Order: sequence, then C-alpha cells, then structure tokens
Amino acid sequence: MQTMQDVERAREQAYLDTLYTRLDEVREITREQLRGVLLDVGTGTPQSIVERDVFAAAHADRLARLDAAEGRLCFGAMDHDDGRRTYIGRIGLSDSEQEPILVDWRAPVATAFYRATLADPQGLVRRRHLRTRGREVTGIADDPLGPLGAAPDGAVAPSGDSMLLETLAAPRTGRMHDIIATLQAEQDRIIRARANGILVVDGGPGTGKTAVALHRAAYLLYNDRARLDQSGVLIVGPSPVFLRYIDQVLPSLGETGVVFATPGRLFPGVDATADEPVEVATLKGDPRMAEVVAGAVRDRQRLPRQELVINYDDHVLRLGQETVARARTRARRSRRPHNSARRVFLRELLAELTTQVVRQIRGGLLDADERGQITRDLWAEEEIRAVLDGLWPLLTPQQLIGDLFSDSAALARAAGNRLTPGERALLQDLPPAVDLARPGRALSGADAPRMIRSGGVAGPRAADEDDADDLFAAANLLPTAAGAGPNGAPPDDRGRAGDRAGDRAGDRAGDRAGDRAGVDPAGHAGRIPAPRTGDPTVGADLAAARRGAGGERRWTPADVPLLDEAAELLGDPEEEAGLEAARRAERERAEEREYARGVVDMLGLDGQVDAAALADRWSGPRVRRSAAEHARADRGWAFGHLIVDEAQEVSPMLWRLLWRRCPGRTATLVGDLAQTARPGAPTSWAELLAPVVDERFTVERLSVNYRTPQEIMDVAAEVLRAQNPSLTAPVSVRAVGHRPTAVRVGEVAVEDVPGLARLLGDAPSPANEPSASLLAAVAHAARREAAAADTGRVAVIARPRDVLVLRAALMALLPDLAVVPDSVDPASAAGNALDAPVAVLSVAETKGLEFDAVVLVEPAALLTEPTRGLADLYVALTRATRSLSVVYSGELPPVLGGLDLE
Ligand SMILES: Nc1ncnc2c1ncn2[C@@H]1O[C@H](COP(=O)(O)OP(=O)(O)OP(=O)(O)O)[C@@H](O)[C@H]1O
Repeated sequence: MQTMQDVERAREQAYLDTLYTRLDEVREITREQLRGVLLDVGTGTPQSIVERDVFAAAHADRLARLDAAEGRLCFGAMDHDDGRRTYIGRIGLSDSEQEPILVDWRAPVATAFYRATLADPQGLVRRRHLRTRGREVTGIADDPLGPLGAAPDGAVAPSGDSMLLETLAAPRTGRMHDIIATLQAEQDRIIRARANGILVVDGGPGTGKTAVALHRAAYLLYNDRARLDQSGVLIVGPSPVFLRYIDQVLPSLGETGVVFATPGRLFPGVDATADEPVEVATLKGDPRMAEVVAGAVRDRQRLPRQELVINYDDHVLRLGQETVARARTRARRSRRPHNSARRVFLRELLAELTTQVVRQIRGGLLDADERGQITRDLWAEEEIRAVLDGLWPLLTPQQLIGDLFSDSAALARAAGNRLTPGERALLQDLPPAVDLARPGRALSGADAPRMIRSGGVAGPRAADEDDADDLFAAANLLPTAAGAGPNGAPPDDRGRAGDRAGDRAGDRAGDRAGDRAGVDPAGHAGRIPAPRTGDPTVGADLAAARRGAGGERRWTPADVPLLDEAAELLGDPEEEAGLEAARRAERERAEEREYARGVVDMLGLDGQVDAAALADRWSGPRVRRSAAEHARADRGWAFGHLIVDEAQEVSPMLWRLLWRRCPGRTATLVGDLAQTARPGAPTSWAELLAPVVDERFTVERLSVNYRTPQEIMDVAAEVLRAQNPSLTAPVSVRAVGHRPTAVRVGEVAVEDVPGLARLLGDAPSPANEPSASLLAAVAHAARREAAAADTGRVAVIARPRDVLVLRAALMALLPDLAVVPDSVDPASAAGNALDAPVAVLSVAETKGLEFDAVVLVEPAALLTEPTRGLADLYVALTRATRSLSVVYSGELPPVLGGLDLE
C-alpha cells in the first residue's frame, strides 16, 4: 500500500525531474552560446575582440556554476502560509517563462528556510528537507512550523533534525563537504552577517566554525560579486593538510575566486616549511620584532667614523662622516623605503665626489655635460660603487633577515635594548662571539657587493643601472643638489629636531659598526679594503642547520611576517628597477581597463565579468589570469575580504602582515582560544586583536558541537576545566551510545600483532623511541578502529617525536590501511593523511581536521611537551566523530580519570 511518504516522494521526484531538465536545458543553451562566441571570428577590431571575450568569460563562468550544481541541486522547500511553495537549492533557476523555480540558498528569501522555528515561523507553515542521491529523491523530512504544516493524515514524518543527525553520523571521507542543506540558524546568522568590519566567530571544537567561514566566503562572493571577483578573498588556514581538507567546499558551491594560503606561504616566492622550537617561533611573532627589523634596516645605512679616502685616477677624494651623514639624513627624510631612498643617498654622495674631482681639475669650471660625464665615470668605478653600496646597500628582505640572524653583532645593533641577550641568542644562527671577534671585518664594503652577486642577481643589478640613470640626470643639478655650504648644513636639514635626535640615537650602534667599514684595523683613515665576501667557514656547520642542501636559508613560518615587514621597509629592489616601466605599463593598463569597463557596461554584464581580468586578456598574452592568480603572486595585492581559520594561533607579527594583505580590514576570523598551542597565549579576543585593530570587531559565538559525541566531550570537558575552570565546552548535538576507552600498554603482546616481532628484530628499541609493547598496543587499536570505521578515517595522534617511528611501523604492519598510494616515505606521509584509512599525525597536524575514530597515544607525553599540554590534549580528544581509544603506559593522567579501562 502506498504511504503518504511515498506519495510525497513521488511528487518531489516529479519536481526534481523538472529542475534537472531545466538545468540540462540551461547548460546546453550556455554551452551553445559559449561555442558560438568562441567560433565567431568577428571583425577583428579591438572592440569586437573585447566583446567576444566578455561573452566568453560570462558563459564559461556560468557553465562552471551550473556544472557544480549537478550534485544535490535541490535540497529543501518552504511552504508559506499563503499556500506558495519555494524550493531551495545550490543555485537559482528560472523556467523558460523566466518564472523562478529554484532559489539560491544565499538569496534573501532563503533565510527563512534556515531560521524559521515554531516560535518564530517567519511566514512558513512547513520546512521540508529532501534527501537525494544523484537525481533521485531518497527521503523527505519535514519540520511543521504551524498547524497547516502537519502531515494531512497525522502521520509523523522524520524531522529535519534527523537529516542533520544522519549527516553527522556518516563515515568521514577525508574531505569537508558543504553543509547548505542542514545549516543551523546560529550558523546562518553569522554567514549572512554584514561584511564591513571584523567579525570574530568563536566556538569550541566541532561547532562548525570552519564550515561557517567557508560558507560565508561563498555568501559574500554571491552577494558582492562585482567587488570580490576583482579583489578576491584570502583564506588562511593552519597547515597544507588542513587546506586540502577544506579545498572542495567552495568549488562545490560554484565559487573559485578565493586564494588559500598557510602562514608559511604568505610571502610570494617563499615556501616556509622549516621547523623551529616553539619559543623561537613565539619570539619571532612578538610585536617588538617590528622594531628590530626596522633597526636592522637602519643599521644598513651606515656612517664611517673616520674620513674615507679614495684614490680615483690622479685624484684623492674624501668622504667625511658629516658629508655621509648629510646624505643619509636627506635619504631618510625622503620617507621612501630603503631601496628607493638609496637613490637620494647615492645622488648626494656622487654629487659631492664630482665636485671634488671638478675642483681638482686644473683650469676650473666645467659645463653641466662634462660634470655629468665625471659622475658617470665615478659610478662606473667598481671601488667607488663598493664603498657606496657598503654605506647604503641595495637589499632584499631575504638578505636583510638572513644577515640579521647569522650575524650576532648585527642582531645586537638592530635590537638595541628591545631584546634581552637570551632572546637574541634564541634568534641567531651563530654563536655570539664569532663576528665580534674578527677585527676589521669589512661590514660595508664586503657585504654589499656580496649581496649584489648573490641571489636575485637580475633585480638588484638592474636596479643599480637604473640608479645610474638617475644619477646622470642629477649630475646636471649638481651645484644645487649638493647644496652643502661650508658649514655642512644642507638646506632641508633644518627643522624636525626630534627626528634628528631620533636618527642619531638609533644610529649610534650601527655607526660604530660602520666605523669598521672601510677603515683598516689599524684605525687610521686609509685605503678602502678591496671588496671581499666574509669568511665562509666561520660557523658554517651551525649555519648549515638553518640552510638546505643548496646553501639556501630554510625559512620557517614565523620568518614570513619578518620578511614581509622587511619588504615593507626596504621596498622591492626589482620593483624599484622596473618602476618606471611598471608605471608606464600601469597607465596603459588603466586605459585598457577603462575601455573594457565601458564595453562591460554597454553589454549590461556588470557584476558578471571582471573588467580588469578582461583587459588583461585583451592586452597581454591571451591567457586568462583570474584575480586569485594575480593575488597569489603579488605581495601588494589588496584582498577584498580576509578569512583566518585557527585565528587564535596568529601572532602579532602575522596580524601585521595579514592586515597589509587586506587594508580594508573586512575580515572573518574564526577560532577557539582554548585550543591555542602558543605559550603565554592571550585569553581574550580583545587581547589578541587589540594591538592591531583596537576595539573595532564583533564577536559571535557558536555553542553546539556537531562533531564530537557527548561521551567523548564529557572527557574533553574535564581537560578544558583543568586548563581553566571558567571555560565551558560546547554541548554535543548527539551521543553514540559507547564511552571512550583506555588500554594499557602491555596488555597486547608483541606476538599478538602479526609481523611486529619480525619488524623489530632482536635489537632492543632505543630508549627515546616507542617501545615494542607500545607499538603493539597502537597497531592493535588502530586495526580495531579501522575495522569499525568501515570506509571512514582513523587518526593515530602522538607527540611529534614519536610520529615518524609510529608511522613507519604502521605502514609496515597495516599496509592495506596505513599506506597511501604514492607515499612510502613516512616523513612525507602527513600530506597524504587525508587519503589513508589510518594516518599517524601530531596534534598540530590534526588541527581543524576530524576522523571517525582517534587512537590517542601516551597522553601523559603530550602534557610534558613544551607547548600548552592541556590545550593540545583537548584538541586531540575532540577530533573524533564516533570513537576514541587511548593507549598509555604507566598511569593515565588524572585529568583522564573518566575513561573506561579495557
Ligand atoms: N549545520 C551543519 N550541518 C551538517 N554538518 C555540520 C553542521 N555544522 C557543522 N557540521 C559538521 O561538523 C563538523 C565540525 O565542523 P568544523 O570543522 O567547521 O568545526 P570547527 O568549529 O571548525 O572545529 P575545530 O575548532 O575543532 O576545528 C564538520 O564535519 C562539519 O561539516
């Protein structure tokens, strides 16, 4: 007999069929349009080419969105109190009469679908959830929101909650999925919150913060497409594994205008993956480091203590400290970044040297052209260049920061009294005394040419030549540009006494170092030492620890904000070199963009097509570069919106970088202060954000845990209370009916784990490696959990130093479960963790991820790690969606007393 459910399902299937038929039609129409546009040769005029590209881009984007809508096209319906029904889906669709037949989940009218309750039905009498597989309706669940919404025969249909619970209990696939069908009201409110400002989404583990942040990105792109398609959205997540975990959500929602990055990838050209102790990373993130970097830049703008004497042809030229100081002051007053202020410095000193040559030429006055020639000749002299470069070198951020950390004296000068000696020791590569003990080390004349010859050759060299052009022009202005009267006070040196005092105070230490520049160890003013590269053997083995095989420095994620800070103060040498060319190109591009914008307007495609990208395609090589692609390669790109996941981990220095990437400061920051790994972490969002954004942010809280079952949360809540009694864990939305268990090492014999005895051989395990009985217990638990998880995922979570051994052991013992295709190397297997039925990971690597089951190894060891042990334990415990087993030796930490012992 047909039930009411069957009848309803047949009705819904008929409607779904209509929707898919229409989707196919619209896709075919769009495909035809795209084909037509691409085949149309047009008239070949620029205008016809632009028009063609406008249409092609619009059709291609639309087609991509229609394709993304194929799975779960429609997932719900609203019955209004006036008898209307509205279907909600992944995209909006209209029939051939242009009547809407499906509403995009982000449209304002869809809000009621997510927010209506019995108490506040928002004009609805019923909310209906449709479960589908492919193009077939497989289930219906109703939430009656008023008497009219009750099932006609009184039969109780499953509720929307059942749909949610079913979704949450499903085995995990290793990838996050969109949640548009089951978004909860508190989440929907955050997703649709206004975009102008900083929104902090705070909530415990599993409350959907990440999911909400991604859906908010999709909502903002839909709602503000014209702006965000051009500027892009930047999403920053804690690790590459995490980014892979979430990377399908936005494409499944039809959105691609997003750039994903880890903190280690936020500086173009640098992939910072090296590791370092937590206390070093923490210090590098300290706001004082901004001043240290600024100090390092100033330290590279040097004065000689004594007069420099240069033999040039038959002339003896002299650069006294006052002359150099005047040039330096002028350059600093230009308020330009170091590399471009260098032009001012060079111009001043070359003018001075030119004047000296002119004075020494018998017969006196020369015309402007002749003086210009002298300036050019001086600049062509390698020794003179070396001196000037030494006093004010052209620098890349990598050179500045690399030199800072490998030269203890430079670090001491840059830091002044901002860092303690102990802190400086944490930062530096070399033992402190090395450089100081080498008298007469030619810091200026030596370092600068080395810098020019090392990495980034083309850039700095080209910039140099560019400088020279400037100088030739400046030489014509010599008498006024030099401007120094006999008393040495240049005209613009008056005023801003404070500035001058500051300059002097800040420079004293650097100047002392500069003394050694160009001054021989005997201390008398003498010849400039020949440029030389420092002694490569000094501290080489120590430095090697920070460098890769090719001698390149291996950057850590905490270095990235320092590089960015340096780039800000230095300016980009390559950019400086190409400045004029870039300005010219930008002028031309602006004109092209203006024209493209006109065409976009004319065709009524505003908001659907990015005029800038279009202009690029038209003017440059005919390859489409999206805003996201531009943004990824450009440090100066201003994103339209910033999303930061695990925002509680962001250091003050990283905030500085992030706000530079999003100067409009419209951002969604999601995190949980209780999960912070950093020692001394802030206890409130105000404390975390105050140094960078004052009070200008709003905090929204999520309170329901959709991931972790109640039984596991009860255990985790104890850990949270031990961390801070005032914190409360989120309430779990479901229970699974079994409690987490603990198994003591030794209860599983080595012989009980097939292959383990053979794997270990006869040699005893080294003292600092996991014991044979621990390996046996972990392998046993992992196999058991994997069997119960069916197609789902299991994580073995251990302290970092045990991870590699455990990974190698499980790959050998459970080859069908723990080995991922193309990953036989335990060291690189973390990246493939998402694809393996069983993965071995550290707590840091599991941040933001989830698994059907977790095997937590030696929780007591987590508590002794140098990070925040209880916070790490809390993170580890809250990764499971179904089951948790703890493997331990000795005693269980008292905070886990609630576990059932096996
Ligand atoms: N409304 C919802 N419908 C279905 N699933 C949901 C819903 N909200 C959250 N989830 C699921 O709950 C799980 C946890 O979500 P998410 O990872 O976003 O939490 P989180 O707050 O970022 O957690 P953590 O702080 O531990 O990283 C995910 O599988 C997510 O898909």
